[in-house]
Amino acid sequence: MRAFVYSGQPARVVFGAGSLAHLERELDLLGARRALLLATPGHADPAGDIADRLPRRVVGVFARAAMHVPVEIARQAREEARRLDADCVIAFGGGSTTGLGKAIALESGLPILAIPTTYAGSEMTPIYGITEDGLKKTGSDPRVLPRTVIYDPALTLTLPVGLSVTSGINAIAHAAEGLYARDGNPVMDLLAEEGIRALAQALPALRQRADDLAVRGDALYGSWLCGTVLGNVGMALHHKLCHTLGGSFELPHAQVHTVVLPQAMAFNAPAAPLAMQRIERALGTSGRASAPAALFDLARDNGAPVSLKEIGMRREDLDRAAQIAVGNPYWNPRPIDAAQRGEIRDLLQRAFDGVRPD
Ligand SMILES: NC(=O)C1=CN([C@@H]2O[C@H](COP(=O)(O)OP(=O)(O)OC[C@H]3O[C@@H](n4cnc5c(N)ncnc54)[C@H](O)[C@@H]3O)[C@@H](O)[C@H]2O)C=CC1
Ligand SMILES: O=C(O)/C=C\C(=O)CC(=O)O
Repeated sequence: MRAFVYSGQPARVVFGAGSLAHLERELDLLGARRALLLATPGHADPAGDIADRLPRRVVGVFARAAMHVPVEIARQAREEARRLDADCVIAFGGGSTTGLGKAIALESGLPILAIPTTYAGSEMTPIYGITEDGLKKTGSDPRVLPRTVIYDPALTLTLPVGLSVTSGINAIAHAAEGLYARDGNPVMDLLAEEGIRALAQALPALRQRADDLAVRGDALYGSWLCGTVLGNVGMALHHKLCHTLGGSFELPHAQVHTVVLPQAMAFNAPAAPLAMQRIERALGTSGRASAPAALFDLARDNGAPVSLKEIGMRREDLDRAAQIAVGNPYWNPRPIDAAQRGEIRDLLQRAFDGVRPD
């Protein structure tokens, strides 16, 4: 057994179909009397339904959350929390909504109760991001880690199948990079492998039966485990590339993860053979398909995009993307520096074209 450090992240998890019914109890346990409910504009109606059920506990709904937390939206939401004298924020939605809750908590210290409705995993991390002048700044702070998370698969029934698949692969990406993290540990390895297994089985089933609560539950369970890995260990080249492509070229978050993951895994495979074996085992393809190829197949066979050109990347931006990605790189099992710009450019070209790795 290798040496490691493990720090548990404190969060209370309430899991199960119908668990939204426990919202009032969970607010009580947090000592929260005046909650501000956050959502995206597209989710304003179900957010309003939740607020209507608890009129004395939910004092306002702010349904303006947006991808990557634009600083102006964060400012408006913080102001609304102050105006209403809120003592808690409820983040109802995907990573964009949880991210807005984190922007409020970072400044005010208000507790977050998260109700995730995608598989992005932000509810399990102390990582926050805020975007100003086109630049997303991220950081880590224990104040932004949600204190309670209600995972109710019934709330994910409306998540479109296409986004369900790409969001699920976004979650798998956290676990895949966690398996070769420099600060990894055996507990996170277990969660990562189980999270990948749960999602790899749920996504094809979900495509056939998107309204099956048991399948939705399996996917949400996998996303919880993968999000926990993201919150506990460092990410590497794959996440750096996705942050570059999402942040500087405005490509959609979950879809970028889906396209880049097989290519990033192929790049790192020679430096992380054990992680690749574990990914193959979790995907159930040991001896049949390599981890990078199996991840490509998981996307392609479930109708997800496999090329950057399909999701809006311009060929002429590939050079600049490679340059940004090798500047200030994250730690990676296969070291990256300016000398590897050509190889990263090649990786991006394969991602652009949607080439299946071996
Ligand atoms: N800080 C962290 O640890 C993490 C942050 N993120 C951030 O989260 C953002 C992406 O989050 P995502 O969840 O991928 O997307 P999102 O939160 O932007 O949601 C995507 C779309 O799906 C809709 N939606 C969400 N749940 C739905 C449901 N159940 N039914 C119908 N529609 C639904 C939303 O209204 C939105 O239009 C990015 O900004 C990313 O950087 C993502 C993962 C981890
Ligand atoms: O950019 C952030 O807000 C922080 C982390 C992530 O988005 C993780 C991811 O790339 O899915």
